[in-house]
Amino acid sequence: MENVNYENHFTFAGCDTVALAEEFGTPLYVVSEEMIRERCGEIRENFLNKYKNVKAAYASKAFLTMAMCKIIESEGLGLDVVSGGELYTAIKAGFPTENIMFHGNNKSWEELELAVINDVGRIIVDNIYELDLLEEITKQQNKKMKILFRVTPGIKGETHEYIVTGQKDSKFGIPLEPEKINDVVARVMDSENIELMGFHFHLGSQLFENHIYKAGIEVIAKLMKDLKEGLGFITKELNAGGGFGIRYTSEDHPQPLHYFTDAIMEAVEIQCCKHNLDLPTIIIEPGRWIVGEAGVTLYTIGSIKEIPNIRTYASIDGGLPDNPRPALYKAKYDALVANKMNEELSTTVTIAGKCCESGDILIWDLDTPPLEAGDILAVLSTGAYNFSMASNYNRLPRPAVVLINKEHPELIVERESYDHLLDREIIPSYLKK
Ligand SMILES: Cc1ncc(COP(=O)(O)O)c(C=O)c1O
Ligand SMILES: N[C@@H](CCCC[NH3+])C(=O)O
Repeated sequence: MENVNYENHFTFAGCDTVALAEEFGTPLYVVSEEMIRERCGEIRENFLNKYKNVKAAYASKAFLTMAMCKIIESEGLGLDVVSGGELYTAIKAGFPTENIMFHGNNKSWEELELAVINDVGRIIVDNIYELDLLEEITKQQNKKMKILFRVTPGIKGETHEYIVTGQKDSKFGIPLEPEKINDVVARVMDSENIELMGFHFHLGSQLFENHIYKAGIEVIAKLMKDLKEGLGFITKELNAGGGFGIRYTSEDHPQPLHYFTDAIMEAVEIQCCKHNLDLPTIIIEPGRWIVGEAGVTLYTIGSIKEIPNIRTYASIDGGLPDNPRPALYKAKYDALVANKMNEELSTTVTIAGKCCESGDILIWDLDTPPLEAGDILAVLSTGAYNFSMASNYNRLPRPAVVLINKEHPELIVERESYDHLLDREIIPSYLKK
């Protein structure tokens, strides 16, 4: 079997995961640089080099560290950030700010100011409140910023209800009611400090269907036509968001990138031809698709509780704080017992986290070899939205992150210590006695 070495250990990106667990401790996020670069290569081959006038950015909310910024920069992709913290990380990593797109539905004055001062390439303006702030900041800073408006196309993707974003009833984006959108476009056309380049929509995350992207393009093309005819506004850029789904378990049937991008490009051509519009620059911004399958998390099995005729719980040394997705979205994961790859999957266990929460179950009914304390569990496809969504609930220190490049593991985020947990705390002097 592939990914198994002579010691019958699970290997990931060419490294023995049991040895990684020993060297770096558990829980441990392990990320393969080669797998990330392969996905970036696929974006170049099937999108950037295949079509004219296209761009791609990595949605950094999926997984962001300074090392990741360096990888994305060297792959020639832009970066989508969604907060001052993500922007700051990118700036500190030296990411070229002209290739950064700044998203978010409630950007603060400080966040926008940071973006303006650092000449971020595009601000994706979500609402009128933000536009007002940006007008003031750009005037104060004497800068001209390029923006896209995020609009809500009124299309609902088929995914968990917490990660759909394109439907009418969404907190994101400017509704596509003709008067509202006309007013706001007319307003920025007159602005000295803001240049509207076009529009952005994002339909949701972990999507497997391309027809909704086509439907989104259809809606935006109609908007482009109306704005051209009504206001003489020419849309130069159209950002179709991210959302391309990946494989977590055998229930997922992900599509190759070109399944989405070819559909998007075909729809753009058809719609622009139909409405007699020039082709805008098309931008995509996948996050999960680039990094999700490039990560695994290693845990050590501790207590095992067998409830006869009901179920067996095997508890790990992490759980909800390092992976909240099962609790939040009922997300399903697959896992392997890394030190027993040659053994038959003769038993079924439920993998429980160590949090004081009954809902802290990582995987229900996983087939495994007979388990014992000390076994190493490797949970697959944890590269996206695990490290980035981790918390310190129950005061569990967050795991370290190891990046593997050419079979060489390198620590890129240290494990949190108990002292880190106390870093920001102050005991008021009157309580110190
Ligand atoms: C605006 C925007 N762009 C891109 C993404 C990336 O999504 P995904 O990781 O599903 O590709 C998201 C998250 O869903 C988003 O909100
Ligand atoms: N955090 C979500 C994805 C959100 C995407 C951002 N809009 C997940 O883990 O699936």
